[in-house]
Amino acid sequence: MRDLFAGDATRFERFSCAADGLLLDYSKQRITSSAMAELLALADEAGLKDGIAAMLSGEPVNFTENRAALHCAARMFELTPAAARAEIAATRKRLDTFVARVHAGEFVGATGRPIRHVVHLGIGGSDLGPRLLAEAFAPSLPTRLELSFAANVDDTEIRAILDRANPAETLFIVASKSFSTAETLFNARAARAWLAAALGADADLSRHFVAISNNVAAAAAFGIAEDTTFPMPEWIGGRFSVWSAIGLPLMLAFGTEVFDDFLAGGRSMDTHFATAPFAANLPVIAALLGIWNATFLGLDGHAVLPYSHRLRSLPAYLQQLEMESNGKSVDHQGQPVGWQTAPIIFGGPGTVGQHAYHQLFYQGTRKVAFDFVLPICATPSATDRSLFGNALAQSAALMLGRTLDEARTELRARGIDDAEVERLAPHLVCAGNQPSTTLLMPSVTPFTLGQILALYEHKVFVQGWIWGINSFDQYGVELGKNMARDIEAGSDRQRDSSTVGLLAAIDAMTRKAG
Ligand SMILES: O=P(O)(O)OC[C@H]1O[C@](O)(CO)[C@@H](O)[C@@H]1O
Repeated sequence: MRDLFAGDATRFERFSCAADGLLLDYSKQRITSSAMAELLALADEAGLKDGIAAMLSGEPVNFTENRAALHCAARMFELTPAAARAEIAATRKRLDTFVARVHAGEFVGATGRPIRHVVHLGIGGSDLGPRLLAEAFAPSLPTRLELSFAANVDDTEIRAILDRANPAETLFIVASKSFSTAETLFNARAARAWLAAALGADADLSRHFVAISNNVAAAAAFGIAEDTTFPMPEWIGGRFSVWSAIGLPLMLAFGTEVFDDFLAGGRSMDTHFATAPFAANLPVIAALLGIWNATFLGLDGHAVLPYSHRLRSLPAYLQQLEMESNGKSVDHQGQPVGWQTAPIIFGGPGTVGQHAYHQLFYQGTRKVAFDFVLPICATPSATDRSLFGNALAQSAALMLGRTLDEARTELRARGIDDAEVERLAPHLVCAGNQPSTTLLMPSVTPFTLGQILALYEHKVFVQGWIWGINSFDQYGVELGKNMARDIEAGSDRQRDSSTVGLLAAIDAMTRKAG
């Protein structure tokens, strides 16, 4: 890349793309004009235009489960079927009424106290989106009530929330598309027991529960009232569901108008995705670069590095979105695809990671690609400037590296003698040539969050389409879930000697401790 930059003063202009206030700089990717042209040809050859039309029109692009993937309808994108949008609008109307009643103090707990604390219980796609957005919005938007999240089956998480909550004023949202996820139901039961202990078994505990689910019957069986059960359509996947009723905690905490801004951001990315030519289409370019890195260059990892504490949960959100969607290896016919698909996604707030795992990026033996995500506010503070500086320095240093000669020069400048320079210089060499994309977004707002989450969703769809896999099922996850159920139930189905040995050891340790 040093050579590519040295030989082309216009590389940034040629390999960056702006749309809707966002800027995607991919000049630090290991691509040339001809590689980009080939990738765009690949998108055409794979029939991507038809793929996009199929997804938007509600065709069963989730071909194993024979379902549509209409998350764009949840943000009211006009090219999606009117019936799907009407279904979303009907639920939204009920949500708006419910939120207004909570805010007005009309919807009250069992003892007549207003709701001041909302605890969202969900996991995976029923947790990561609202959690990310709540963290992103909280520093700049007024909150109407306290909002907490519990996902883990380890009750340390929910205990810490319950210990500081007032039962009479707490509302639990049980968010589960299937309403059968063990972790979420465990936490919901823990919440119910806590409420019963505090308010009395005779108290109307249904005044403290709301359900968001596709399995309305299971929510009713749990004891959640019909008027506080909000449906989630089957055609919206869990990891694509933040736009649906799953956004209720955000509406309660920040207001429905804030959620509308978020939806508007997603919708504006939908319009861009559906109409911009592929060569100037941010999700398509991001997807093609990901394919280039994972499939053609064979890179194993993809680090998501937000330079904003408010976006600290973006890597976790994208981990589920990308790895659960495109962590697949067979095509429509069930045949092995024969190429690498999704890389391992990881990351964290950029400036924190710099002092932890970036060392491997500079001098390790494995190769990784990066997304630097950088919100730019109109009047940056000194800290904001430091964040920009760090992000740009990291992407440049990873790309340029440090040659042996440069290492020698640096050491000599420190007054080190020649023998010591020769001994140390190889240890300072950084290979460079590490590919990155930098995404600039104007500030962290509900609208810009909507844009970037929709951008990544479309990227995932494009990649899945070109790789020829189903981005919308998750059968792999089921295997582990079933095995956990068997182990908990004491069944010895498929028991290997390691599991048998560990179970015996756990048994002995618990008996000893008991
Ligand atoms: O919303 P549910 O049905 O509780 O599922 C939670 C998560 O579990 C998964 O099914 C994987 O275990 C995800 O796809 C989903 O987002």
